[in-house]
Amino acid sequence: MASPPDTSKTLKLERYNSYLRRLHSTKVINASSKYLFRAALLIALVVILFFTLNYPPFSGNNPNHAHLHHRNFLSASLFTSTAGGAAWEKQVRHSSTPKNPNGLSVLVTGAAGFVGSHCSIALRKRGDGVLGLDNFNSYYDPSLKRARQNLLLKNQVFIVEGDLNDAPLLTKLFDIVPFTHILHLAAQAGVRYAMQNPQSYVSSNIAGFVNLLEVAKTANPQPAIVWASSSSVYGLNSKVPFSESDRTDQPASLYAATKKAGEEIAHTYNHIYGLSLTGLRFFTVYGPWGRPDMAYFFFTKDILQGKPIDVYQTQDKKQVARDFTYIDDVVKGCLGALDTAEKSTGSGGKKKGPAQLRVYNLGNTSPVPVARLVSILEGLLSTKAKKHVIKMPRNGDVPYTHANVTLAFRDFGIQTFHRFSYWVEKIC
Ligand SMILES: O=C(O)[C@H]1O[C@H](OP(=O)(O)OP(=O)(O)OC[C@H]2O[C@@H](n3ccc(=O)[nH]c3=O)[C@H](O)[C@@H]2O)[C@H](O)[C@@H](O)[C@@H]1O
Repeated sequence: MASPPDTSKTLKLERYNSYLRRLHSTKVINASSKYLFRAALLIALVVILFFTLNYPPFSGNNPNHAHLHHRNFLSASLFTSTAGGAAWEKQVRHSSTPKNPNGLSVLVTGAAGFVGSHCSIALRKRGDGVLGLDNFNSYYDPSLKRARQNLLLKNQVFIVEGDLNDAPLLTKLFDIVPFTHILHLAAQAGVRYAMQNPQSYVSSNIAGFVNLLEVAKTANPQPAIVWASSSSVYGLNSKVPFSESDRTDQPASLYAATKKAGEEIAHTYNHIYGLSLTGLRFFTVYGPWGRPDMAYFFFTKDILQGKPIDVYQTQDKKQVARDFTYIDDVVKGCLGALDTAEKSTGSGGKKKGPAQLRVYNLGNTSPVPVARLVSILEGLLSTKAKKHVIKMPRNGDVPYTHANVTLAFRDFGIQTFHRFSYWVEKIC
């Protein structure tokens, strides 16, 4: 994805920017994939720092603070035209039409989100038609979503502003466009926030998903659907690495429970209506244009501002770890799932035969302790963190995640994922 606007607000940023410029000027970026990756990660850091320094205070524990400081630096009128009008329909059609004659026509829900924006651009770049849908809610600062929307517009992806629960809107979109696929990424994310606002998880992750499936089942042709589940469905599973066949009946958070419910709901719609459904269990995705409610993002901001950070330990004082997964690898997985999805078999709300039903892990397969993440950030920022090491509160977190990705590699033809340690060794 393209770099965001001006990032030169501090000495540290200038250092990274000048490093990037040096890399560009000496054409090191093109020299090898090693340096390409390194540059991408530096850009990632610069983007994180840009938003860290330029966005309103955000507490990982209080995501709702974001909307108190809501600041739309881009006028909404730049992006929206009246839903249902001729100009609007033209934009919807244009955006959804593949440039490649064999391309897909994909409705991407959550297109202004972190994973949604990356996938939309990747699909459009290879010639697929992409229409975005996003409700621009204020779980975190919507101006970040507007900035991603701006980037998508530059890549000829139009985002319809609307909610998953708006059945007439979804029906209208399917009346206008015979989508071949839905990439369903819209969701209420965040594990810990579920204790503060449980209903938002039910509304987006359950009611919204069912609404989308109801519309998809009656569409003619029925689209194939790829959607975002989560590593959190493994909950208190202690068998590592986590495999798709492991038990997922012990969710530790309401968030996880709604994603698990989504997997069961997918089974039902596949069984009754012949919808082709593929669930992808994402493992703590990180990278440029990432979510400010995630630990790597608000740790960075707090370290730079000299504020203390909570570093969790397990109840028996062991390290908490996550299988942090780089965004490009998740995009690879999403596109692989779309490309290998078989057609739905039903039509007009009636099943005509058995349809594909799949679930895959998309994780890095090398868990990193949170304490290690913090020391990496300290190195990159040349600033010592004020670490407050505490026992993980009982608020939905799990002690560790670790993906077995054999199935995704086999079925999507993936050779390798970026190793977290790789970029650490190269940059630090
Ligand atoms: O992969 C997933 O299933 C989930 O990954 C993330 O959830 P999480 O892994 O909890 O990511 P972060 O909130 O960024 O936390 C990363 C690590 O930092 C730890 N942490 C978090 C917050 C904090 O103050 N201190 C702290 O040590 C967490 O326990 C966790 O081990 C996303 O937020 C979820 O939406 C997603 O579904």
